[in-house]
Amino acid sequence: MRNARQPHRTQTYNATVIVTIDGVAASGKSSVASGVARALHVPYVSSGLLYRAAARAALNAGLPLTDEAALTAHLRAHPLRLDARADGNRAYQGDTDLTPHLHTDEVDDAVSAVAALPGVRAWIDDHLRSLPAPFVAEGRDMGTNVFPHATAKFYLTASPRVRAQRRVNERDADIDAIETALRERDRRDARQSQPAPDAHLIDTGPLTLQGVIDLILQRVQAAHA
Ligand SMILES: Nc1ncnc2c1ncn2[C@@H]1O[C@H](COP(=O)(O)OP(=O)(O)O)[C@@H](O)[C@H]1O
Ligand SMILES: Nc1ccn([C@@H]2O[C@H](COP(=O)(O)OP(=O)(O)O)[C@@H](O)[C@H]2O)c(=O)n1
Repeated sequence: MRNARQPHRTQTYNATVIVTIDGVAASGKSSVASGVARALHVPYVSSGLLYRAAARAALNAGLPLTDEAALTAHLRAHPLRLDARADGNRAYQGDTDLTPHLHTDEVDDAVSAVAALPGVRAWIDDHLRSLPAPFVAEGRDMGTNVFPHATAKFYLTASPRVRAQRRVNERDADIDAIETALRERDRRDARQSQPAPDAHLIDTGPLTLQGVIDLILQRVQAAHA
């Protein structure tokens, strides 16, 4: 039997190929997207990092998180930029690298409010669509709204407990508090977090990280055959 990853070594992905990986909070999107992108030799694009950067920018500027006019004006005057590096995306505002300040409890709490503003979403959508394909894009609405024409679409889930357990391993916090915060963010993000009708749904709970990556690579290969 052929190794699941073998075909990708020789395959060339053309400039139209976009793979989307959406899902709920802490379902494994960035780790999986990074692994799939590495196997395909293309960059991955973390849309969530841009939303986190928008929230961080609002907090830094002291803007109310629900003031759409002020926030969109701020983004126009001080644009964000995503550097879709294969070894980990980075988000900048001007020359300032915001990346080290984006995975904090403060940003976790603020980001859904900022992401609910249509003006902010439009600004980020435009930025994402300006990035040159091929790439793997991960977030909430990559397969539904931003790249509806994607080559292959995936939607990751896992139970809140499993996701909280994974976050415990990354952040020094109580598992119950993490699970409560994840459930709350899922609730606030529900509007833009629906799976595309043509997305493959994957429950990552019973799978290893590499198992999820391999499953996606097999399906991308099939979609591209
Ligand atoms: N089967 C799995 N699928 C995806 N991620 C997993 C799996 N098992 C463990 N993880 C871990 O879960 C954590 C959360 O993944 P992450 O990529 O940050 O999720 P997201 O981008 O959805 O927030 C990471 O530390 C990742 O390595
Ligand atoms: N395409 C996207 C990606 C993220 N987001 C928002 O950005 C936040 C952070 O996204 P993320 O992907 O970094 O979050 P995690 O799932 O990694 O915790 C989410 O909670 C959403 O509010 C969004 O609205 N649309």
